[in-house]
Amino acid sequence: MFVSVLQGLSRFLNLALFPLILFFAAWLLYYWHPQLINSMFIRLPWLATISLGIAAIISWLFGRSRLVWLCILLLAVIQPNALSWIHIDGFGLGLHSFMVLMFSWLMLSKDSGFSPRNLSYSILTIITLGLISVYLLPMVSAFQPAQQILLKPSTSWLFSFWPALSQWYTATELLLVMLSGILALVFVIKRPNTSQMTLVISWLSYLLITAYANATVNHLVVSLLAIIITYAVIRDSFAMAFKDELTGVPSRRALMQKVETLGRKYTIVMSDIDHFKKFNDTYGHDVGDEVLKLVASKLSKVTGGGHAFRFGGEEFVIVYPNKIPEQVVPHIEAIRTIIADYDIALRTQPRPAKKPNSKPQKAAKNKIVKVTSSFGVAHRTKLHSDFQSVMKQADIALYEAKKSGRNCVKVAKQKGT
Ligand SMILES: Nc1nc2c(ncn2[C@@H]2O[C@H](COP(=O)(O)OP(=O)(O)OP(=O)(O)O)[C@@H](O)[C@H]2O)c(=O)[nH]1
Repeated sequence: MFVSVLQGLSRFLNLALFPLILFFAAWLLYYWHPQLINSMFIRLPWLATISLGIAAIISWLFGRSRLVWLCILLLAVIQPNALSWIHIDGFGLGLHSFMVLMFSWLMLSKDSGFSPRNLSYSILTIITLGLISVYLLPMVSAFQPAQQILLKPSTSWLFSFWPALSQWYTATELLLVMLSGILALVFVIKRPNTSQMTLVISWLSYLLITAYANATVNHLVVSLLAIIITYAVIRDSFAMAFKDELTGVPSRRALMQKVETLGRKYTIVMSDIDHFKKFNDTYGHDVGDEVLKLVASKLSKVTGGGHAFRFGGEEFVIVYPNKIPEQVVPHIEAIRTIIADYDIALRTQPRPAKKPNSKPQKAAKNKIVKVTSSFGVAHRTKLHSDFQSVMKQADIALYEAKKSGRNCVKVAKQKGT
């Protein structure tokens, strides 16, 4: 549990690195040259709106409906007098709560697209959140027992710890902000992806700009958020195109791109998990998937300058630019041993026997199993000068490894240099 929280947070920080650098650079610029930023937004008053429009179109083209809604929300924040609306008593409570509820809904939901059905569902949700913010929450805030039992106990400690908060939030708003903060944290840990990172950063920025900012900072932050939204969409799409969805290692498409960069000297290693069909049949496809992920993660840490790719199924390819097989084999032997020695703890039950009369298999709960892999190595020569024929040689060597009893490394017998 603790480890997965740390992993989620570190992945989030990794994803948030570009936005954080961008914000830091903008803050430095604003700190040293506020007049530069001010005059930029005076001369180009539509800059933030145009950036948001571009971000919304890109998000829409790539099917990121949550980010399109986010752009629309941010568009509301940069409207003239938006900040003062948010602080108007009564109506202000409704608007602020609505924004916080909208951010929470976006963090909770998935990119469902804009089919007529999903669009109607989203509009209905937005109207419901609006009604809750404008009618229900003010009623709850005014209701004495709710104040005594819920609002005061949950927020008074924070108001006394940080008195300035009372200038920005009512008790109801603060409770909503706290709840959506917990939600943001949970989703950062559970779903650390770029869209989620963008939503959380936008939510934090919204809280900051509504508390502190003036119109210029407001426009600056929203323009930066538009850049971050565009970055998130492009980064996600790049990952989808070039990373294997199951294992997270670069995909076959990425391999083909890598091939373009290879010079005249390189070595290819083909790797295949041994008896994987039997493994799947015994423990089920889901457990097979977990094992694939594990093998992929080991292969991606191969030493000696190799780059691992998932070629398809249970086959992986490792590319060694500027290396000959003699330089590569010790590293492949090392990774082969690491995979073969790894104890895989199974937490699932084995599949029920296919034949009705056959003996039920023993429960595999907490059972330790092992998998092995075979490897075929080949390099570019004058005779095998194009990638496909080097792959063919590596495949022949892999077949030799399988024939020799598996869990071993074989180098192709290639003529010429
Ligand atoms: N769980 C899982 N299994 C996969 C995936 N892709 C391919 N496989 C399985 O991998 C198995 C490959 O089996 P075979 O090619 O017959 O080879 P093998 O059983 O590994 O035997 P050898 O290669 O001869 O050692 C098949 O059962 C496929 O269903 C995947 O993404 N997930």
